[in-house]
Amino acid sequence: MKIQVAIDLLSTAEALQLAGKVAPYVDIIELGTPLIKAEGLSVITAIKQAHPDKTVFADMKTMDAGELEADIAFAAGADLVSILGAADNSTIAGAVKAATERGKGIVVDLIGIADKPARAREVAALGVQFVEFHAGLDEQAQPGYDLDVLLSAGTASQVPFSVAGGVSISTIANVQKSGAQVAVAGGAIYSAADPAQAAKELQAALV
Ligand SMILES: O=C([C@H](O)CO)[C@H](O)[C@H](O)COP(=O)(O)O
Repeated sequence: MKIQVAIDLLSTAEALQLAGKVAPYVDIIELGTPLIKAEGLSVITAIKQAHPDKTVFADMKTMDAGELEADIAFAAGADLVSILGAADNSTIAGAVKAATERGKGIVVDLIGIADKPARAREVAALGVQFVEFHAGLDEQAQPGYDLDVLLSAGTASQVPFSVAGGVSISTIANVQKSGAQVAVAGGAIYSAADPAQAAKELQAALV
């Protein structure tokens, strides 16, 4: 299983600093949606230039104009771009077209989708690289939130998937057991007193 660090900070300088600390322990560096909104596409270019050996994920969460939005993120240096599962299939297909032309990949984010396994199977058929079973920060803050529900849904989908929703050192073993290809960790790394140590411990917890 790969580890993806989600950088939900708000400046390119902070993102570069964090990425520099944790890069040895992660496979994928994600530029979070708030970061891209705050800094623009230039943050993607800055991170890719600093870490050309890493897969750079632009969390665009695109809902429309899939081909155009994916293409501008790829042109900026992204290797993977997220499109929302709630988007029309034509939006996802357009983004897949842009990815295919550039030899890159699309990830569909299932945030807010009620029947995630069913939608995962539909979008997998459109040629996306993998599907993200995602509970966002606001959903995680609600009483009763349970990561295991997300993991069970991912396993049931029977398609390649990642998991994002408060993954931490105490849950990463269960994420791996669920069959996920990628564990996404944001707050567990960027909010840690020692982000490099936190990322190292997540990596060490993999079997
Ligand atoms: O995608 C995310 C969220 O929508 C804000 O951009 C997070 O990066 C994702 O949820 C992972 O972060 P944690 O839940 O803090 O691990």
